[in-house]
Amino acid sequence: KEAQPQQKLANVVILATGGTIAGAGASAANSATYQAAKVGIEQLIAGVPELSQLANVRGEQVMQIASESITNDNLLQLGRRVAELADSNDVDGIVITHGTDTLEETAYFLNLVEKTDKPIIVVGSMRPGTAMSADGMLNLYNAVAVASSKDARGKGVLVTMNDEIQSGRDVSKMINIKTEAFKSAWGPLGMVVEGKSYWFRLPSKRHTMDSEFDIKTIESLPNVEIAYSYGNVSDTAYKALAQSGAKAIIHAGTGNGSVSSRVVPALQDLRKDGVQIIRSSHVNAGGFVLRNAEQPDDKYDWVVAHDLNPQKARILAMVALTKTNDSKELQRMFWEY
Ligand SMILES: NC(=O)CC[C@H](N)C(=O)O
Repeated sequence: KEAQPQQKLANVVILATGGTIAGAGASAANSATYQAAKVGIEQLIAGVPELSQLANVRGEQVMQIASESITNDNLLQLGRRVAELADSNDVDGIVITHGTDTLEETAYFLNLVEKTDKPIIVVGSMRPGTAMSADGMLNLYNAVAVASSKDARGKGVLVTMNDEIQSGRDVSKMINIKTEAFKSAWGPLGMVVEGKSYWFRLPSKRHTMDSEFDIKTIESLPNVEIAYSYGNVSDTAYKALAQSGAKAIIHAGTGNGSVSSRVVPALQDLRKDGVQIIRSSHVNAGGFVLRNAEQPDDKYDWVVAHDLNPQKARILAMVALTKTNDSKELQRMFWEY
């Protein structure tokens, strides 16, 4: 009998940053009470021996933190390492293990600034590896499966959680106690089952190769802050954020990104002082903010974030402001990305 030709395995690098996927609890019953960012990348890889059937996997510990503590400098550091690896001929795909709290921000940031069509997959877990029914093992296995597949190329930065393949642009953490935590208002791009990807749709917003932003030309990120809105809101937070040097303020608005009459005058003044005002919505299942709906954006020279939630709007605003401070250009970018 003739020997079957051995199929060459893809080379996948796992960049570890911490989070619950690297978490550890006191007992197997601790699914919610544990410490994040405890387990090193070599131990994570050793915990899923099946990875070696999918790819030649190697790991790097880029940082070891809970993702709520990620800074802009951390984002730049990670982004630069991803770009170096993506440029390397012996790397076919990159996986980033990450805490889930700001996973959607990092995924969107990389989606905007990495000039590569190689798969970049961001993955986390909702339960630490020490817990019963821990989800990190399968999420990581799925991430490596997608990162090593040719059909994941050119689809932008992806997130594999709960068997779904999500667009890093669209996906958001919607609940903090279920393994089914990550959702997109526009649906997942595909499913990954037993190491095989099944695709259903493609992202239509600009990303990676088609993006005008490039991590290699970004030296630092400007200060962009978010102010949350609710009934009886005051303008104190908006003014304080501007005072402390914010170049843009993301209005995490109610409903359609509406702005309280108690806040409108302050935002008009801040815009006159040069601060960019970007209206988004904090509704849970996905906002949809349109220009001149609720507020006269043309008249006030404000920008709308459209379907980007406040934390994703902050990411795009920071990246966009490295190129322009023109509100019309910013608005174009908010439609295109
Ligand atoms: N499920 C998680 O990853 C949350 C743990 C931690 N807060 C983090 O984001 O890193």
